Amino acid sequence: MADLRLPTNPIVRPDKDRFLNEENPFEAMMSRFDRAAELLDLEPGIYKVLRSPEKEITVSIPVLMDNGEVEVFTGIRVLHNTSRGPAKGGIRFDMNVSLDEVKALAAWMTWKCAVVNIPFGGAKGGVICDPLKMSVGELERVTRRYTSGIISTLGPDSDVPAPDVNTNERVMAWLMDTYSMHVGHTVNAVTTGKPVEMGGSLGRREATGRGVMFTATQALEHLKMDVKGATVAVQGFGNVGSIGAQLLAEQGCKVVAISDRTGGWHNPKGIDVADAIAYVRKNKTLDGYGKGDVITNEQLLELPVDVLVPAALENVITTKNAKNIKAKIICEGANGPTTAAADTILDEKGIFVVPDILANAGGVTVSYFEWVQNRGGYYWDEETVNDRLRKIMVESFASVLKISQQHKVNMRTAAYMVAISRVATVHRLRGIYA
Ligand SMILES: NC(=O)C1=CN([C@@H]2O[C@H](COP(=O)(O)OP(=O)(O)OC[C@H]3O[C@@H](n4cnc5c(N)ncnc54)[C@H](OP(=O)(O)O)[C@@H]3O)[C@@H](O)[C@H]2O)C=CC1
Ligand SMILES: O=C(O)CCC(=O)C(=O)O
Repeated sequence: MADLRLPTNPIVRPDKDRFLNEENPFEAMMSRFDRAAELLDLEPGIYKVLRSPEKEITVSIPVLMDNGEVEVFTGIRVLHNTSRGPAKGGIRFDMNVSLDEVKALAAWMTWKCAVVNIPFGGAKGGVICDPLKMSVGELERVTRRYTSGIISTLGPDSDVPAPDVNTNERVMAWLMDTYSMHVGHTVNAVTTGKPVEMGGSLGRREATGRGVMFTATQALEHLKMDVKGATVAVQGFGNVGSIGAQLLAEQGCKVVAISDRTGGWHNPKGIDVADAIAYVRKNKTLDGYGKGDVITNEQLLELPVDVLVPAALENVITTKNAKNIKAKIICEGANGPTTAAADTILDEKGIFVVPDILANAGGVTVSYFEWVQNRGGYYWDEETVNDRLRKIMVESFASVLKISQQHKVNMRTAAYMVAISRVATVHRLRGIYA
């Protein structure tokens, strides 16, 4: 086949000093992107296309609160790249949501979908709010008004949201209902991570944690470490962390530490994860759990374990604590838990990192299965979903590992190389920069 690439010119990087702000997630994403782009000898035209999000939407969300006052929230949706298919990515409700964060998360979605080779582009959304302080009615009104605000981008062929931090199946049901009311008929493929009763896929709720389990066990096997008895510490005990911990325990790993926003618990003899999940279901948080020693989230990250799973928020492993990390493997359940500057320290320490865009791609993979089932109107059993997920995660781990060995780079750079080259190939074929 003819080489469709333009002649290469040196890539111009206007912002070489972007490490100045280590914790800016967009900068963190871009510096990994730059390194992989350089190794791939990416042509400048495509480099410029891929570093700029396609669309950024910011909307005001006026909402009547339960106390009778009107509050105005800010909502954001960013579409990073749609060359490979509809934009895909979750929506988070959090006080720390910012445009730079959503831009980074949207780009990570582009790379994530490409790493596991599913036909989606990348997007992300967020509303700046504190859902823990809001009633169910207030959350529903925020969700519906946010959906109306970004309605022009939404659609099964254009932009398909999903749950992320502090959003869940119920939020996706409201979003789907609001969109369907706007277009005049039921469109369940407009979002994924819905309740199973209204077109959600079996296995989606567990999919991200299941993907973490598959990639962590692949990493253990690659390093010739026993899965049975491998010690695991998990930061974050929400959807990804609690299910990831439970599935790793089912494989025979010993989960010795867990945490949430209220702090953590350490028990060298092993924590009964099912019991901790039941506690959180009843009490909302791990506060007062009591089956082990109290530790802070910071201490949890520095425990001498075989596998560390950060599964809460960004920027928890930085230049400040990377040198103290003792885990042999870090399997990134969260998006962006490690800053770009910390990567170098982890490399020097010989820690094997399964990067976020690979480790947590199980969720979007089963979201893809959900979208396929919605559009086909034919639903799969849970075993089929989980088998197909396992195949994709194991194959994706192997293809990233192969590039990492061929190019003598770490798994993160290799994952970006796999992803960027897949997205770039489509741009070349489509001739977008012609
Ligand atoms: N859900 C999904 O399918 C996917 C999620 N991800 C990523 O995984 C991460 C977790 O998402 P998810 O599990 O869905 O979110 P959830 O909202 O279900 O859970 C988040 C967890 O993180 C904890 N947490 C929040 N803030 C802190 C903090 N400052 N220190 C320690 N723990 C904290 C929360 O504690 P508390 O309960 O006390 O608030 C909660 O246990 C995010 O980075 C998300 O983007 C990635 C791919 C897919
Ligand atoms: O399931 C999806 O569509 C996206 C989930 C998500 O937001 C993520 O992988 O970070």
